[in-house]
Amino acid sequence: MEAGGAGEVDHLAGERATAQFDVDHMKVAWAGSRHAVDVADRMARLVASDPVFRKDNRTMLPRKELFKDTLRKAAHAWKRIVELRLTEEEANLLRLYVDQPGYVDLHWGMFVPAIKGQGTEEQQKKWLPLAYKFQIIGCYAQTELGHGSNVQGLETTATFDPKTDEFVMHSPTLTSSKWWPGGLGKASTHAVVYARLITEGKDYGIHGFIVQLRSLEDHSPLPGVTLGDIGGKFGSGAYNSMDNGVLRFDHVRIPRDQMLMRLSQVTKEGKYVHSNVPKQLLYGTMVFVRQTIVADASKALSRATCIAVRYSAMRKQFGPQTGGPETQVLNYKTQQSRLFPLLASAYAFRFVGEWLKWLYTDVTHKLEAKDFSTLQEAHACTAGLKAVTTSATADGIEECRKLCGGHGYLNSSGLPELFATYVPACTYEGDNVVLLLQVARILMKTVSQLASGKQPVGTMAYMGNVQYLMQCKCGVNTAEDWLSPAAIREVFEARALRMAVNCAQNINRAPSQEEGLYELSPDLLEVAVAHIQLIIVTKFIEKVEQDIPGEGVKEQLRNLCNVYALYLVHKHLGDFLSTGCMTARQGALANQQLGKLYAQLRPNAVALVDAFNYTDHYLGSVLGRYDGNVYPALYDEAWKDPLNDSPVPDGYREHLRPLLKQQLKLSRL
Ligand SMILES: CCCCCCCCCC/C=C\CCCCCCC/C=C/C(=O)SCCNC(=O)CCNC(=O)[C@H](O)C(C)(C)COP(=O)(O)OP(=O)(O)OC[C@H]1O[C@@H](n2cnc3c(N)ncnc32)[C@H](O)[C@@H]1OP(=O)(O)O
Ligand SMILES: Cc1cc2nc3c(=O)[nH]c(=O)nc-3n(C[C@H](O)[C@H](O)[C@H](O)COP(=O)(O)OP(=O)(O)OC[C@H]3O[C@@H](n4cnc5c(N)ncnc54)[C@H](O)[C@@H]3O)c2cc1C
Repeated sequence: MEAGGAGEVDHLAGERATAQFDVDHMKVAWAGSRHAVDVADRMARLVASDPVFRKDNRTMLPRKELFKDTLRKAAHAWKRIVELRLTEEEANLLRLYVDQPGYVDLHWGMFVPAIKGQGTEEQQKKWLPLAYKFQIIGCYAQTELGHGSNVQGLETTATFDPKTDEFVMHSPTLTSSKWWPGGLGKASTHAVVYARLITEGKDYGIHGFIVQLRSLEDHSPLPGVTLGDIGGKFGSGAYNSMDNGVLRFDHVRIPRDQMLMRLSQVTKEGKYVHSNVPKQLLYGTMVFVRQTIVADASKALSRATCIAVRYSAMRKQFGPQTGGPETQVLNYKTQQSRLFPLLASAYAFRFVGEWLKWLYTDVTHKLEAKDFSTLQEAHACTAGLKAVTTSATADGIEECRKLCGGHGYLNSSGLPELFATYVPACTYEGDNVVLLLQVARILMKTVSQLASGKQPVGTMAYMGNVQYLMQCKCGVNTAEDWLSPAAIREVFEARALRMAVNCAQNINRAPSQEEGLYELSPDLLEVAVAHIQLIIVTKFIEKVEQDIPGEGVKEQLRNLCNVYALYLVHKHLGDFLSTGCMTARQGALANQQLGKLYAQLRPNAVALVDAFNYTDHYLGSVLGRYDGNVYPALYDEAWKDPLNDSPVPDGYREHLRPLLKQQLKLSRL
């Protein structure tokens, strides 16, 4: 927990004293409201003070014990939620701070939303109360051994039998085995299963079905259902707490009314009826989860940067040639140029995540009113932001590990496990490359419609300004000119549009559109990234333009926003130069300004990570401790490893002793 208790020494107090802003108000800006800070604080402390939620030994547990520990924590969390009558907001935060992937994530995060989004009112009335009370546990079974990205390529079949008014669920091939769904392997009693609907001899493509998998009496798999866990995953602890599973059906029958029938129906005679709605609504659960994943990216990256900033402030190496105290590694310009852009990215992702949540809610209301006009915008923003933020976060966590030197490689730093748990976010809910190609296709379509005078809307509205953006010249003359939000916005818009137009022209030169899209797909990825980075920069600028209370808070956020934008300019300078958006000199000025911003950020760095308001329990890192008292903690932690249970290790008698004795005999010869 935070320092302040009797006898505690704050080794980072000097760092905290140099902050030029009101940390308490920054906590509000980060969390979204005073209420959000208070609820998060209460839930974090509730978890941290409960011994059942202990996690410091997690990376040392064998898989079976780790899984049992996950079951215990989930059951205990539910008990606390019921006993304390927690609200949905509080319960959600409790899950976050328990910080152990498990079946509940999929139950609440995908099974329930799939029924809400794709079930009829009647189906919701039947299934949701059971799920809400945990009388059933559900998962989301879409991916198969042979196909994940290509949802239309799934092979599981659901064949309607009008004689019995049932669907027959079947896995016709090995590759049709469901493979990966979280919570499926050992915990779930039910699943929303995605399968090809076949009726009257015709294949109508992928639809969702609620299928019971296990007995509600003794949890054994039902007849015709084969179930298991798919095996150990990357890293220690980490995502191994989750029972990602395999599932096969051998002609398993389910009642007709277990097909999710909000979007399309099958009558008892076997007639297929499609409601007058876009078929992509079938993908609605994925869109919902992608939006939550963007919000989670800022949490993961802020955790990693909190650890790396605090540790870098206490760690000292080398010193001035003239003697005197050693230098805090955070004072090295190289450390700052690697770490501060990540800190700025954590803030950028937090604010774009907040905006995306608003967009998602807005689109959902429109869909309820049968207005489907913003569906494409929701898809492009959730897919693109999910891809860009998760890739940057995974890379950022790994960079934070390196920023902590050797100690960052220890499990007790928390960083290896954080990375191993986080990195699959680049793959699940849509492989990032596949998602970026979706965004790029939408951008190409938008470019092709510009000539007809169709005005793009939403986050693509800037493309309508094509005449100006294709020929504008960046007006920056001095390093300070780069502090203008208008200048930053314009170069990001010009870069994104010019890259999109260039790519569209190259595609048009190909023998066919399909061939063009295929050949130029590496360029398309970069087009999508440029567009999504523009969105993140724009939303950060808009945030900073709002009324933000608290001494110095707005100034710090403006600094972070500039760091984020100019770091991207520096990193992607090739894009900006090759599209003629700026000159090489202007690029050099951007880098010069970036250096000045790092210097301004330096005295505020520790306070900026304090504003995340994370408990030591949630951080789970001896390096990221609030009090900065790292060395005794590292030393104590080492002795907890089971390898140190005895001074002479197991295996000495069988493998070390004979070897040593043999060497002794040989040396005597
Ligand atoms: C009270 C107590 C509370 C207790 C508290 C607990 C609370 C817990 C809450 C927890 C919350 C969250 C936790 C979440 C945990 C997350 C764990 C993650 C686990 C992982 C799960 C998964 O991975 S599930 C599987 C995901 N799979 C994928 O993502 C597959 C990716 N592939 C696709 O999406 C599609 O195949 C693809 C889009 C690539 C292609 O589809 P296809 O049908 O072939 O379509 P196209 O031909 O490409 O396009 C046709 C047109 O459709 C448009 N389009 C495509 N997708 C969408 C879409 N999603 N929406 C809208 N439109 C779409 C596309 O643009 C084309 O349009 P056009 O106009 O015709 O060109
Ligand atoms: C930890 C974890 C949890 C998961 N949980 C669930 C779950 O609960 N439920 C569920 O249903 N699924 C789940 N999944 C599965 C996940 O959704 C898929 O793994 C994901 O969608 C990627 O699909 P894939 O594995 O088929 O990858 P592939 O598509 O086979 O990707 C392999 C490579 O091919 C490339 N590639 C593929 N298509 C294209 C293309 N068109 N153009 C260019 N490159 C391409 C990719 O970029 C990648 O480099 C989970 C996966 C993981 C890792």
